[in-house]
Amino acid sequence: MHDFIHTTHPQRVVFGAGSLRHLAREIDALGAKKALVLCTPEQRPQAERVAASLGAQAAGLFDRAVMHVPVETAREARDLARRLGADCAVALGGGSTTGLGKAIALESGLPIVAIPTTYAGSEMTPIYGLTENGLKKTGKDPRVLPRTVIYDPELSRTLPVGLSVTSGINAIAHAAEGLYAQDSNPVMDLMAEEGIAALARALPAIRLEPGDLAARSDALYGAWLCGGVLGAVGMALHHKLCHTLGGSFNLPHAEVHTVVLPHALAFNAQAAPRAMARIARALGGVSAPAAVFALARDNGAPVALKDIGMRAADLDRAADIAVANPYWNPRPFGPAERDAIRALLQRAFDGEPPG
Ligand SMILES: NC(=O)c1ccc[n+]([C@@H]2O[C@H](COP(=O)([O-])OP(=O)(O)OC[C@H]3O[C@@H](n4cnc5c(N)ncnc54)[C@H](O)[C@@H]3O)[C@@H](O)[C@H]2O)c1
Ligand SMILES: O=C(O)CCC(=O)CC(=O)O
Repeated sequence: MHDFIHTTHPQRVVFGAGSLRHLAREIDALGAKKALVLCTPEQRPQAERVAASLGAQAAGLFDRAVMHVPVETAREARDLARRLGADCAVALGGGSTTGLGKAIALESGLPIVAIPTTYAGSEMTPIYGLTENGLKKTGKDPRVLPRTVIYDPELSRTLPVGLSVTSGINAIAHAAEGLYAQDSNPVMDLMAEEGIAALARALPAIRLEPGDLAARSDALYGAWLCGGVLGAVGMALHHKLCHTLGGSFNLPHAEVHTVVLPHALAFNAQAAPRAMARIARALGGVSAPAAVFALARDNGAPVALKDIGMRAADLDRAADIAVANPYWNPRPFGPAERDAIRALLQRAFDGEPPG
């Protein structure tokens, strides 16, 4: 029997190879005249081309987006937008750049056009993250939801294979936790399963041929679906562990998701058998945790926290932080489960298959 509440976010999505050419039209459709283009330093050449294509519609370029959005960077970008008279922001890049756009929108209300070039999914969510004095806080606000999202798979062809695989598994993590979320609903479940299946098809093909446009399109389609799930329902143990490891120990975002997901799923397997069956089906495997582990390992992604910058000496503190303010999870993980979480982290640290 169905019993749910679902809020649909007001957002326009333009999807397709070459759809970047619609950017000027989409800025017009927002009623905006001058866009501040945002990017990371690495993506400046790509962002310059986008700004050039906008001509007089471009107010300027800010190229200092970095992971986890330091408040100082957000302030600088917001000040620049004001000085240039920008009335919208174009965020070209992954979750870090979208996150910077969100930080600008949070205080200024400036509409964002997001052009995602990774599979992180931030463009589909009203979730923002900001880092101040080394502490990352996250929140939800409808103002930060990008008003328009342009998904152009051509732009993700340059995403290195390693980051393509880990970012794809970051997306799968949103859908996997969505399938056992307490506030999920049948439509989110369909999106989640389809999103996981699309990414599971696409990632091995991208590893073989990074420029494969059909595979890039499939991966971005999966990322869109998985991002939609992240934006609509609550996340659980896996995201809590990744926020702890990323926020307090500065581990790289997509990689940490990739390493932790099989272990978080194993921890939850008995408490969420239907979700596990759907995840396994989408991945074409028998067991959800083992299938995620194999997807990572077989496509050259890291499977051990020790290989992505975690120190053994920090595992105890990570377990303490993770259980101190637990998220809802199908299997509770408060202070009473601290030893089980510590054991999970040890397996993830060593790169063992999920227990
Ligand atoms: N708020 C949310 O809903 C949400 C969701 C997911 C992630 N995030 C946040 O996003 C951040 C991580 O985002 P990410 O994993 O996308 O990484 P990222 O945005 O930091 O990008 C990683 C690197 O890849 C480069 N890159 C991106 N696309 C490229 C392309 N097509 N070609 C070549 N290089 C490219 C970037 O310039 C950067 O150097 C974290 O801070 C995370 O917390 C937020
Ligand atoms: O760090 C944020 O902005 C929130 C990230 C989030 O909830 C999704 C993720 O961890 O991939």
